[in-house]
Amino acid sequence: QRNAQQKIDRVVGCRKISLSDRVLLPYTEADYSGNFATSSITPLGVPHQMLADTVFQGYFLPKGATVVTNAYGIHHDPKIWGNDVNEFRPERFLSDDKKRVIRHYALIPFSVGRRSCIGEGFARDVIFLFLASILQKFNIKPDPDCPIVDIKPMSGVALEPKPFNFVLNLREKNQ
Ligand code: HEM
Repeated sequence: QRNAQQKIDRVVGCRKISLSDRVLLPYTEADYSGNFATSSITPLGVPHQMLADTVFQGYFLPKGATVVTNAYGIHHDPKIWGNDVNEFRPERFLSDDKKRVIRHYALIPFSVGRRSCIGEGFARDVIFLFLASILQKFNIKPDPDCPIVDIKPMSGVALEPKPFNFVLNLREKNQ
């Protein structure tokens, strides 16, 4: 939160945030990339059907078989992400100099290939504007009356957290 806010203060100041700021605000994008990975809001892809017999990485997939991407499994695989896979660590998605966002090959919240999510660009734009605008104006803190948030998701087609409270404080300049 702090890193993203410092960058927003420097690059945007008080004016309204626009999509052209995205490339200049890598921490904000890295934050929601980290969220995509740890939360895996769409844990499974849409079922697809094999058009032909195929051998993929040693597995035989017969024509007509239904295949479903397990994005949750990929996003929580320690062989890909290391042993701290369940930790929210947005720096994974930043270059060493912290100036660029890295699109990690295994971060696939919108799936990949010809039938990947058609709304990806729109969704990324909206999430960026929403998150950056909130961080610009507010500090986000846990609710002091109920500070422990159970982040284990409720299962469903899309994963969502159990209801929780948080506090938004209007930011004073540079705080
Ligand atoms: C955070 C937001 C979103 C996530 C994580 C998401 C994720 C996904 C995933 C995983 C798929 C399955 C891709 C596959 O079958 O391999 C999908 C498909 C699709 N999504 Fe999204 N989506 C999001 C937002 C949107 C929005 C905003 C729209 C429309 C404006 C949209 C429209 C579609 C459509 C039409 C498909 C089917 C594409 C096809 O079968 O060719 N999605 N999405």
